[in-house]
Amino acid sequence: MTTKIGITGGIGSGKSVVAHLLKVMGVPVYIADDEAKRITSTDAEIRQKLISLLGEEVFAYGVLNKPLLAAYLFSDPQHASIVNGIIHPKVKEDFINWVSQNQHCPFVAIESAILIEAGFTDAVDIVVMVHAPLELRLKRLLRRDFTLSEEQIRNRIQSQMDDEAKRKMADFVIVNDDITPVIPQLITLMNSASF
Ligand SMILES: CC(C)(COP(=O)(O)OP(=O)(O)OC[C@H]1O[C@@H](n2cnc3c(N)ncnc32)[C@H](O)[C@@H]1O)[C@@H](O)C(=O)NCCC(=O)NCCS
Ligand SMILES: Nc1ncnc2c1ncn2[C@@H]1O[C@H](COP(=O)(O)OP(=O)(O)OP(=O)(O)O)[C@@H](O)[C@H]1O
Repeated sequence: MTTKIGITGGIGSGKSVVAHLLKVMGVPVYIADDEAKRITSTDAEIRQKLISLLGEEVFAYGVLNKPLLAAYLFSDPQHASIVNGIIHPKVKEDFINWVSQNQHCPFVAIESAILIEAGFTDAVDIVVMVHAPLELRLKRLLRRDFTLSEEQIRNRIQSQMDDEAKRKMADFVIVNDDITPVIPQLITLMNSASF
């Protein structure tokens, strides 16, 4: 049986790094952000619902107007939940289908900043939270995303569930604080998660 690992954590916590390491260890990983973007730009129902919510300009010349969607989404946690309610049911459907194509693998994983908020916990066997201190996340993001200001990053952090609430829902926490080695934690995870 395939064990489905859900990797979550706030923006800048290091989910992508953990997802990358799992891939190197041979685990197929579904990157929800990439797939959500693909589905958002191709699914007619999502397109229609976003247009009803934000107007025609949300798809300027057929292409998603990212600054407009981001300005709405990250200005209020309620807005994030409205947009996620439009996009993520389809992503979940797509993920379930992807899992069925990877049944032969002992482990599969999904990486999503909003795994819990978007209702994916019942689609995975184990929820893994990647944790990093807030100030370190800010420092990493200011270094990674030259286009984002500190205020924009803080707005994004606020649009996501906070770490203490996430921790309560998590079965396993990976500490990615630039001090604790990550690979041994992943090995412990995989040893404890195989059913
Ligand atoms: C909102 C958009 C246009 C912003 O684009 P932009 O290039 O400025 O940022 P980018 O895509 O690099 O996102 C950076 C980070 O923001 C956070 N984030 C993105 N979308 C969301 C969301 N819907 N809810 C909460 N946080 C989000 C994530 O931590 C993400 O890694 C873009 O992220 C998007 O199309 N989001 C919809 C897809 C989605 O829901 N992805 C995140 C969930 S897995
Ligand atoms: N252990 C680490 N050591 C050094 N740099 C790290 C470490 N973990 C993450 N980083 C760096 O911090 C930045 C943020 O990490 P990453 O992109 O994995 O975060 P994320 O949780 O996936 O964020 P997002 O929600 O935006 O996708 C990246 O530039 C990454 O290379």
